[in-house]
Amino acid sequence: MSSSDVLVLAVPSKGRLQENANAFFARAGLKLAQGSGARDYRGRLVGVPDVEVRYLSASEIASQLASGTAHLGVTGEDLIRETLPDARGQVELLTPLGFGNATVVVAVPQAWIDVRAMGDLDEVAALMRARHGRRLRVATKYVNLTRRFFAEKGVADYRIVESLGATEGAPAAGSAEIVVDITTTGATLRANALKVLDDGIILRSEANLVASLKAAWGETQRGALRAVLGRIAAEERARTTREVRAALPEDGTIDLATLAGLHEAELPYGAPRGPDGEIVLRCPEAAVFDLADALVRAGARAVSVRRIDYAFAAENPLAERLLARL
Ligand SMILES: Nc1ncnc2c1ncn2[C@@H]1O[C@H](COP(=O)(O)OP(=O)(O)OP(=O)(O)O)[C@@H](O)[C@H]1O
Ligand SMILES: O=P(O)(O)OC[C@H]1O[C@H](OP(=O)(O)OP(=O)(O)O)[C@H](O)[C@@H]1O
Repeated sequence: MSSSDVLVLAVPSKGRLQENANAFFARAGLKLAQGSGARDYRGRLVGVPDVEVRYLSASEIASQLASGTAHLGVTGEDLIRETLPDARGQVELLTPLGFGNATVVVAVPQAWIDVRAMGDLDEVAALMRARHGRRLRVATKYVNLTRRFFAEKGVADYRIVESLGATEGAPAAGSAEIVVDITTTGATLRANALKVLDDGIILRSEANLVASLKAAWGETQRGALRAVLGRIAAEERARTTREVRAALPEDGTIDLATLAGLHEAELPYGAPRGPDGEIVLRCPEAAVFDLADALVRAGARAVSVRRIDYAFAAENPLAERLLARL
């Protein structure tokens, strides 16, 4: 098979997203099989044909989705927004993954007591010019996110100092006055005596499953996409819902459709045919007790609730959403 005829799935090879990404695929029944060499950065998905797994850094994944070298990938939304000038037109964020949470923020020295909001930065910038004859310097690796955000906030008189690491140290080192960086616990900002501006939150980011709109989507890749996203959707549907089984009353008078509608429930296998059959519903986790109570009140003789591993369905909403855009 020529490698141009496969779906390329890019997964983080290192760093903080790697372990969680592997766990996410494993939950969806997608087992990654890495090539045999320790330095082999390609692999496959066990039991799912036409997929090539590529192990890359989170930032490389964003670039490959942008160029269309990769079809699907797991990476941080911050890297997508930073790397892709037109994220909407280039990729589809299929689903947030619940890990890799971090916030991109504008932070200034805590010693700047009167500086609390983005609007205060203009004044600081004017002072900088008057006193030191130069512009306010912002250290960051998020050059594009910073430019866009500062423009939205009407802050224009600044200069970006591109930083490749230890960004929060820039003010103390004297290479910039303020920073734009990612924070999770806030510990690094505190350790560097920096504070986040009140309206200085640029983006709340988490890892996402992302699809490239620029990649070559032939029939083979579309088939592989349906297989991969079908499993992911089945796991997500199962994780966020519960299966509720009830023994119908002898007289069979429960108005199931109304009851299901009231409790966000579905009847995945349809209504039972006989009067005293077993009925299977599925509802969001939070609706379980109300639904069970309602079934009992309506005469159900027994109700049981269980977690399920996978809930496959004829429709494949993740895949359909993407295919509609290709
Ligand atoms: N506390 C955090 N600090 C930095 N990144 C975080 C944090 N929490 C989650 N992330 C996510 O992890 C991504 C960075 O992951 P990682 O360091 O593995 O990638 P990378 O930028 O590709 O690595 P490299 O800088 O070596 O190329 C961030 O862009 C963000 O989406
Ligand atoms: O708010 P906190 O929980 O303190 O986390 C934020 C810090 O973590 C990351 O750096 P890391 O030390 O991982 O190194 P990196 O720059 O290589 O990502 C990030 O760049 C911040 O500096």
